[in-house]
Amino acid sequence: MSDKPAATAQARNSRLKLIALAVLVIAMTLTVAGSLWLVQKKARQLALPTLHSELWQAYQIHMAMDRLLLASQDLLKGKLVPDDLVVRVQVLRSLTQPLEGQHLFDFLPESRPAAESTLQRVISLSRQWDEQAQWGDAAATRQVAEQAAESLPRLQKPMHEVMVATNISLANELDAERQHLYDYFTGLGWALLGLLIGVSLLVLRLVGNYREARELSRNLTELNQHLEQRVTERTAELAEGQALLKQILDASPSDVVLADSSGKQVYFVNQRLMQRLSLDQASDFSLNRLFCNAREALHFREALLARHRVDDWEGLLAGEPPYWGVVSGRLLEYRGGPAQLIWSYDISLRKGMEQELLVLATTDALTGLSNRHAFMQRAQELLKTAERFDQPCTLLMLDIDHFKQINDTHGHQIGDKVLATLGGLLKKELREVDIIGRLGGEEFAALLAQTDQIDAMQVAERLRASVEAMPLPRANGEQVRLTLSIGLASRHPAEPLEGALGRADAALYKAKSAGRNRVARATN
Ligand SMILES: Nc1nc2c(ncn2[C@@H]2O[C@H](COP(=O)(O)OP(=O)(O)OP(=O)(O)O)[C@@H](O)[C@H]2O)c(=O)[nH]1
Repeated sequence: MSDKPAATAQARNSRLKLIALAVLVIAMTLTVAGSLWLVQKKARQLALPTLHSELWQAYQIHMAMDRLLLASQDLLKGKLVPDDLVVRVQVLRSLTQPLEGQHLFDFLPESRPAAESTLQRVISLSRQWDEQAQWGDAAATRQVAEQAAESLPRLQKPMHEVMVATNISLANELDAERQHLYDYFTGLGWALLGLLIGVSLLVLRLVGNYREARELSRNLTELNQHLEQRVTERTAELAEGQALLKQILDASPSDVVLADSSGKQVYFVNQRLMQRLSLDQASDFSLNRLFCNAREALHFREALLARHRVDDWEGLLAGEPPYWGVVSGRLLEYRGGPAQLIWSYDISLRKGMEQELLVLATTDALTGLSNRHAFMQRAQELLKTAERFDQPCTLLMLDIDHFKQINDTHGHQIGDKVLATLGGLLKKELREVDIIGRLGGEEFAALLAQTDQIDAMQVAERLRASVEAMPLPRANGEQVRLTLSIGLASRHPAEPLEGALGRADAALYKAKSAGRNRVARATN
């Protein structure tokens, strides 16, 4: 990863070099093209001597002057018609006219003013004669002949110098042109050399770039292969991990579900739960199918959405048969959206044991009635309800008469049977809403719900009579006899249970004192 900036800088460098070389090659190409154009232009100038026609014309002027002189002399002698002279004049004029304003001697090593002025004189005379000598105007032509015959002989020698100067100037100009051509050729050579170097460097750079690109491509291919291999390995590892995780979750004693937060899309339900709920496919799952109670499912869902986690929610879960389970949940992120992970496990065994323990802790083993502690708790709750709704409620204290004697006469085992039989009778005779307990030994208590003292007296009397008439096991050939004394106390407003117990106990004492096998009620 740390090579990435270096590689980027290298790529930028070689791109810049390539651009610089391309610019150099373009510049050199333009230079070569310019040089070629100049060389071609110069060569054409040299190849076409007519470009220097003014110099050649200077030569011809000399010849034309000679011919005009001869023609003038012939006209003056009458050997020539005037119009022929006009032709000669016009020929001379046609040669001098292009030289007007021209600098013929620019290439002389030193100036020759005499030659210059001779040429100007000839040009001026030829112009003047050309204007004078007209077709058909013999007189004017004759005048021109006279002037030419007089002027031209004097100009013949100076005109020779003009020719020499012209010759030198022409030779110099051609030399200069050749020198220029040579210079342009040299420039063209350098430009071509530069172009060659530029192209070579560009080609080298391109080859270098190609090699770098090939190297880079090879590296990339290797990297790609390596990555593909890693991806394949990782995919295999992940698939293996996923399969293992699924195996673990399927074998787990917990039920596991992963669904989106709305519960509409279910991603995973482990095998165990699928079987338990008899689901054909994971998408059939919903919280309503997990919980027996739809309201509980709703409350669990609300708690999970509000707190993002729910731990150890105990509830009755659906199954064949329904069972007690603990459900936990987490709101988490999955596939870019909120999801809920829910797992639960069976606690029916623990619940059963708890239930068993509760029964053991609250039940008297011999009679199956509430033990003292449980009786006190339930009696207190019933008293509270009675207090709240201002209902009557009466407490009975029941005690077997001369139970020591039963034990002593028939044995302890028979005594136990008697106690158990009495417990059964009390359960049978009293209502579900009444609370019955064995407070200890042969002493029992019952709290009669919504029963005033008068009704309670009747119930107590009925109990006493039932016990007296109760068929009891025979022992040692003798019929065991059993009677019951009962003390009765109705609830006083705001009186604690202990107060009522004390008053019922006092009433019981009264019944015992009065001869037993009877019911006595508390007087206060
Ligand atoms: N078989 C048996 N006897 C018990 C049990 N608990 C207490 N006892 C006996 O119950 C008897 C109670 O005797 P007492 O307190 O003298 O009372 P009583 O003989 O019934 O005399 P009164 O109550 O005055 O009529 C004792 O002998 C205890 O040993 C028990 O669980 N099983």
